[in-house]
Amino acid sequence: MYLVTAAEMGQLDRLASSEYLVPSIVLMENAGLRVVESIRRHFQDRVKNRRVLIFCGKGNNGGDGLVVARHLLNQGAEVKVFLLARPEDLRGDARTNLEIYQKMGGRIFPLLGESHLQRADIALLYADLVVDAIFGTGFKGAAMGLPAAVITMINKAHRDTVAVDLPSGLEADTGRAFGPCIQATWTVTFALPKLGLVVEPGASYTGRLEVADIGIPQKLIDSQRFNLHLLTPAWCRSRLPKREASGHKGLYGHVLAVGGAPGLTGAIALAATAALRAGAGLVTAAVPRGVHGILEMKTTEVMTCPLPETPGGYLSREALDPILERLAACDVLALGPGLSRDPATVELVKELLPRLKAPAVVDADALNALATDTGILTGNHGPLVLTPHPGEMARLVGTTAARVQEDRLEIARKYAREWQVILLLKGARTIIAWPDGQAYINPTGNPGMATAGSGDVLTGIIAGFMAQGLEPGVAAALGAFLHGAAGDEARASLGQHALLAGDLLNFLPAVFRNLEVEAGVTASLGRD
Ligand SMILES: NC(=O)C1=CN([C@@H]2O[C@H](COP(=O)(O)OP(=O)(O)OC[C@H]3O[C@@H](n4cnc5c(N)ncnc54)[C@H](O)[C@@H]3O)[C@@H](O)[C@H]2O)[C@@H](O)CC1
Ligand SMILES: [K+]
Repeated sequence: MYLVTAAEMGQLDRLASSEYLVPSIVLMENAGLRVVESIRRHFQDRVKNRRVLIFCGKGNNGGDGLVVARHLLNQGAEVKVFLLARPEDLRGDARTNLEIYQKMGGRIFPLLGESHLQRADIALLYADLVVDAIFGTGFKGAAMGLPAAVITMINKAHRDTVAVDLPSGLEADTGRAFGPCIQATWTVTFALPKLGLVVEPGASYTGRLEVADIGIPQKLIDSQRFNLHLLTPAWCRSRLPKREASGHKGLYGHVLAVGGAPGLTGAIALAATAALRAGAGLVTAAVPRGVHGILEMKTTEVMTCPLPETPGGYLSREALDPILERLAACDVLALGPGLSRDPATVELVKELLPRLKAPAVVDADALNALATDTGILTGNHGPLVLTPHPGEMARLVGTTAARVQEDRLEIARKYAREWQVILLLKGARTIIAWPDGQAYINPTGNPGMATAGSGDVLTGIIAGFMAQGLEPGVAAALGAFLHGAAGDEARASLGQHALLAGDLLNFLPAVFRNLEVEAGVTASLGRD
C-alpha cells in the first residue's frame, strides 16, 4: 500500500476533483461518514445518547469533523462541537458543513481564548469519546498558543480519542511533533496512509490505524508513481513462495550460513534454523572447527560444516576457499551471525564479498568488517541484502546512530542507491530500501524483540526466502514483516519482557498459517 506525503495527498484530492469531477465536498462527506462508521464500530453500533466532543479547526480537517458531528447528531448522540476559529473564518466545504450543522440545531462552542477552555475541560470529564479534527495534512511546525493548550487539555483528560486523518500536532511528512500532539486511541486516515502515521514517534501518537476509502478513483491512485510503501498482509501473502504438491527439498533452495565464534554459536544456530523455518529446503551452517561440535549439539535439521580457524578459534583467511566451494552448491549465503571482529575474520569477509556470485544477506560482524572498507560496496558485487541496525549503519557511513535515527528513510534510500544493495535498516518500523528508489516500511514488531539474537533470526528468514527464489528486495521485505509478526504473536502469548529470539522461531509457523488462510486481514487497512 502506498504511503504518501501531505503534498501527494493534496494532489490526489485536487486531481479527483479536477480530472475525475468528484466534487471536493463529496470527498469530505465520505471522509466524515467513514469516521462515523468507525465510531459506530467502536460503540458496537450503540451511539444513541453517547457524549461525543468534536474539536474542529478552521481548515478542511475541521470540515470533516463537522460532517461527523452532523451524522452523529442524526443518530441520536449528544454532540458538542468546539470550534477553534470564528465561524466566519471557515471557507468553502468546511463553511458549508458548518452551516448545515447549525441549521440542524447543532451546538457550537467557541474555543477562542483561555476563558473558553474551562467549559471544554468540564465537558471532557463526561465525554464518552473525543473526535480530534483540529489539524490534518495542512499542519506544519508546532502547535502553539490556544491549539497547544487544547491539545494538552484533551490528552490530560484520557478519554477515548479518534483522530481524523492525523493526530493534531503531528507533521504528516515526518512523523514528528514539535509541540503538543493528540494521543489518539485510533486514527482514521483517508485514502492512503501518510508517512508520519507509520514512523515513530508518529505511529505511537496515531494508535490503531484505519485507512478509509473516501472515493478517490483507484485509477487515479494507480496512475501515480509513488515510491514509498507500507507492507501489508495482502502484499506479503501474494509474495509467499509457492510449494508444489510434488515438491521436494531440492526445489526450495540451499542456504549456506557462515558465522559463529567461541561464545557466539547461538547466533549462527538461530539464523540457520530460521532459514529452515522460512521454508528453505536445506541449510548448512559453516563455523570455525572448534565450535562445530557445539553447533551439532544445538541443531538438528541443520547440516554443519567445520571451517579453518585461527589459534583463537575465529574463522581464518584459509576458510575462503572452502566457503566458496560450498557456496557453489548453494543458492544463497547468510554471512555474519556470531562471526566476531577478529582481524583475520575481517580480512576473510573483505576477500569473500567481492568474489561472491550467489546472492547474500550480510549482517552483524560482517557489516562491521565492511565498515572498514566500504569500497567493496561501491565496486562491483553480486546481489546483496544488508541488514544493519542504526549503530552498524552509523559505522558503515561514518556517523552516529542518533543521526541515522533522525533521518532513517533518507539515509536508507541514499545508500541503497549508492551501493546498489537492498538496505534493510532495523529499528522500530524497519525500512527496506531498494536500489531503484522504492522503499517499504514494516508495521509489525514490538520492543520485546529488542533482545539478543533477534537480528540473527531475521537474517535467516531472509536468506530462507531468497533460497526459494524470491528477489532479494521481496525476501527482505517479506522477512521483516514475518519476523515482526512472529514477535507480535510471541508478545501476545508471552508478554514482551520475557521474549527470547528463540521464541520468534516458535511463533513463525502461526504467522505463516495466518497469512496462508486468513483472507481479508487487511480490511482495516483499506485497499491494498
Ligand atoms: N479535497 C480535500 O482536500 C479533502 C481534504 N480532507 C481533509 O482536509 C484536511 C486538510 O485540510 P487543510 O489543507 O484545509 O488543512 P487542515 O485542516 O489540516 O488545517 C490547516 C489549517 O491549520 C493552519 N495551520 C497549519 N499549521 C499550523 C500551526 N503550526 N499552528 C496553527 N495553525 C496551523 C493552517 O493555516 C490552516 O488554516 C485533510 O487532513 C483531511 O482531513 C478531507 O475532507 C477529504 C478531502
Ligand atoms: K486531526
